[in-house]
Amino acid sequence: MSNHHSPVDDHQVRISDSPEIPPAINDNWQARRELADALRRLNMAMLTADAPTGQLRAVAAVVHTEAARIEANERVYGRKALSNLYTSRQQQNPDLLHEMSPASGWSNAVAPGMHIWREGERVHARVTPDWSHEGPFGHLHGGVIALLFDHVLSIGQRMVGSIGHTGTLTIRYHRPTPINKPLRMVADVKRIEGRKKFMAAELWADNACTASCEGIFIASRNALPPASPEPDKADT
Ligand SMILES: CCCCCCCC/C=C\CCCCCCCC(=O)SCCNC(=O)CCNC(=O)[C@H](O)C(C)(C)COP(=O)(O)OP(=O)(O)OC[C@H]1O[C@@H](n2cnc3c(N)ncnc32)[C@H](O)[C@@H]1OP(=O)(O)O
Repeated sequence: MSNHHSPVDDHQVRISDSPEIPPAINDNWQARRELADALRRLNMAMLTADAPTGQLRAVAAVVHTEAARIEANERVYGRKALSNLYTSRQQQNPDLLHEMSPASGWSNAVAPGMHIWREGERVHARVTPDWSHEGPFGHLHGGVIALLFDHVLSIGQRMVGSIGHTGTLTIRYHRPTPINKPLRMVADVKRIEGRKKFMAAELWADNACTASCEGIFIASRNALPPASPEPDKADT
């Protein structure tokens, strides 16, 4: 991330206080979520259907044509550039990380669409990985589990300051994690030493903890104060 010393991005990362995914900030971002859902459906269809070759090629051609329509618009690469564009137009920024993250982004088709919220001194998350995240037969890929942990812990840092880089993640995989059912995560801050935040999280399926994680996150030298649990309108 070329802009990782900018405090702007940190300010825009808020932790929801609701277990429900908030509505999109406007119709354009609602439409992005709808397109991401459609793309996930297409991917799932391809992965799970015994489709004939000709049909697969025909759909690929249609998708390329439709992608070209969207590509013809002005291009804006990355959250920072998009944030700057909206600011220059005096438009409201959505929570770009929550919309675009590869781990949780509601508007990013490669993300499993996680929701993270705060309750007291912990963050919780809910996510339902599917066949597109399969590792061992019928179970969740361990690298996807690492992604989910990294993201939940990263966001959890906002309870006690700014988001720092992941320094070290240590994961213990206790038992295979199922796919196609809602998973729950919970994370908290264990202690802070200087710029280091020691975080921990668990991943739960039904009544079993399938994996647990400890993470050390290193705050920037010009770190920000803790986030308010209430969205701070002045930050948008
Ligand atoms: C800088 C802040 C920017 C934050 C991010 C931008 C915010 C944007 C907002 C929202 C976006 C959120 C998006 C979600 C992000 C998901 C998380 C990721 O994917 S992050 C990508 C994966 N991680 C990396 O690529 C790190 C690569 N490594 C580095 O950049 C450096 O090595 C870094 C920053 C980790 C440490 O560099 P040093 O120069 O700041 O650290 P030194 O001064 O050497 O050490 C400070 C203390 O930390 C310990 N330390 C250093 N590295 C450590 C490590 N890897 N593990 C554990 N401890 C470490 C040291 O021992 C030292 O401890 P002692 O003060 O002596 O007690």
